[in-house]
Amino acid sequence: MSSTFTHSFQTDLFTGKVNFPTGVFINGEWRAGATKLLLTTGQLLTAISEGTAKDVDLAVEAAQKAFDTVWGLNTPGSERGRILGKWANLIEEHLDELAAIESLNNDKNHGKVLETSEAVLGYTRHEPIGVVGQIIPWNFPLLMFAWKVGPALATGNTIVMKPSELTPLTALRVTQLGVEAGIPPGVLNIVTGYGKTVGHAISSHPSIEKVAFTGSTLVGREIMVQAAKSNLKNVTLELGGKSPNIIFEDADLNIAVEWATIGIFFNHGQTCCAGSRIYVQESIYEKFEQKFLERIKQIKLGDPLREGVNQGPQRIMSYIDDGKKSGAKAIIGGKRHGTEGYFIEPTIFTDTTNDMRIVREEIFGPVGVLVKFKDEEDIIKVANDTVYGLAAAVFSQNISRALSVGHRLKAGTVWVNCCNQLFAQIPFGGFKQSGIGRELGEYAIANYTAVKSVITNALTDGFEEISKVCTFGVQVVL
Ligand SMILES: NC(=O)C1=CN([C@@H]2O[C@H](COP(=O)(O)OP(=O)(O)OC[C@H]3O[C@@H](n4cnc5c(N)ncnc54)[C@H](O)[C@@H]3O)[C@@H](O)[C@H]2O)C=CC1
Ligand code: BAL
Repeated sequence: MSSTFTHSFQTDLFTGKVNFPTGVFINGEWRAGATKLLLTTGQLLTAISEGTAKDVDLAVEAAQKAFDTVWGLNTPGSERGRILGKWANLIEEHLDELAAIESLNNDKNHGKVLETSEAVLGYTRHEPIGVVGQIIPWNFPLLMFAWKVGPALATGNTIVMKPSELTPLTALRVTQLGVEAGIPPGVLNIVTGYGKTVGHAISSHPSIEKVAFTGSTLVGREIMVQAAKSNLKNVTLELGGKSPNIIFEDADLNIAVEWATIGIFFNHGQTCCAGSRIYVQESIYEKFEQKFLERIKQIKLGDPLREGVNQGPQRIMSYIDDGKKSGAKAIIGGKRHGTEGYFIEPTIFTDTTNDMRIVREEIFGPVGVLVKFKDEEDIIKVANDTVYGLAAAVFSQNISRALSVGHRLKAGTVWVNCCNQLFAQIPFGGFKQSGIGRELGEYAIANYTAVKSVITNALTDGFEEISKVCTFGVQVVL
C-alpha cells in the first residue's frame, strides 16, 4: 500500500483538505516504492515513494499492454477525446485546489490521400508511437505535466512519466483525477524518483520508443546519449535559455518596463524563456533604468500562498556572488532577503561583459543583466552570441523594425512588444542548445505520431503504370 499526502489549506487562495496517494502509479494501481523520498515543500516535510528501474520495467510492461488493448489503435480517437475531455473538466473543477498544491509543490491519428497516378492509391496514416517516456522538471510541475500528457494520450500513446523528485505532488493528484475520468489502467503510469535512477531507466529502456524531456541542457544531452545507445528512441528536448529582451528607443517605455519586469521576474525567474539579458538602446538607457528600478521595488517577496506575493524562495546566490567577483555591479538587489528561508532580492547587474557567467549561463532566478546597445546591427550580433536560442523579445513602435529584427534573431519564439506569453495553439521550443522539436499546437501532436505511407496498386493490370511513375527511377526487369 502506498502512503497518502494529507494537508489542510487555509490560504487566501484555497481553503480545504486534500488527501491523495503518494505511491508510484503503475497499471492503474498506487503502489509503495522501494524506499521513501523525502520532500520539503515550504514548511512541510512529506514522504513520496522512490521509484526504481524495476518500477520503470513494470510501468513499461503495463503501458505496452494498455497500448495493445485499451488505448492506441484499439480505441477510436473519439473515445480517447471523451475521456480526456472529462479529465479536463475535473481539472477545471479543482483549479483552486490544484493551484494551492502546486504552490506547495513548487513554491508555486488520420489519413491524407496523396496524388500520384491513376494506378496508385497512396495515403498516410499518423499512428501512435507506442510507449513513450516523459521526464519533467520542477519549475512548472503541473503545466509541464499537461504539455506532455495531453498530446501523447490524445494521439493514442501510453505513458511512463517521471515528475521531478522535488515537485511530484500535483502530478499525483491530477493523475488521481485522470483515473476518476476513466483513463484505463496502464495508459498513464507515474514513477516518482530520481533522475539518475528512474530518469536514466526511462531514457535507456529498450521498449520505450520515444522520450520527451524538459529540463537542463546538461541532462538533455545525457538523455540523447542514453536514447541513442539503447534503441535509438525518438527524442524531443525543451531545454534552457538566456533570452534577450531588446528595447529600441522608439518603444513605449512604460510598456517595455512592465514586460521587461515580467520577462525576468515571472515565476521568480525560474522560467526557461526568461528575458534575462535586457538590452536597451543608448539614447533611452538612463530613463529606462530609472523606471525599471522603480518597478522592481514593487515586487513582494514572501510566502507564495499569500495573495500579492510575487516571489518565493530559491537557491542561486552563488551566481550573484560570481557576478560581483567578476566586476559586475548590482544596481538593485544582490543579496539574500531576510534571514529565514531562501529568498533572493530581485537583482539587476550592469557593467557586465559578454564573457561573464551571469551573461552567458542560465541562472534560473530573479537575476538579469542590463546592457546598452547602439543600433540594429550591433544588437543582433550580441543577442545571437549565445549557445541558447529559446526565445527573444523586441520592443519598438515601428512594427517593420521589430519584425525584421525578430526574423534575424536565432530563437524559437520571438515576442514583439510583450514577453513570456505562451499559447496552447502556438508552437514552443528552441534553436541551438535550447532543444529539439516543438511543444504545443499541431507540432506537439507530430511529436507523438509515426507517419506510415500506404501504397496500393489501384489497377488490376497496373504493373507498367506503377513502375512508370515510381520515383526509384528504374524499370524493374525480370
Ligand atoms: N527548460 C526548462 O524549463 C528547465 C530548465 N532547467 C535548468 O536546469 C537547471 C538545473 O535544474 P534541475 O532541476 O537540476 O534540472 P534537471 O535537468 O536536472 O532536472 C529535470 C528532470 O530531469 C531529471 N533528470 C536528472 N538527471 C537525469 C538523468 N541523468 N537522466 C534522466 N533524467 C534525469 C530530473 O529528475 C528532473 O525530473 C536549472 O537551474 C535551469 O537552468 C531546469 C528546469 C526546467
Ligand atoms: N518549460 C516551459 C516554460 C518555461 O519554463 O518557460
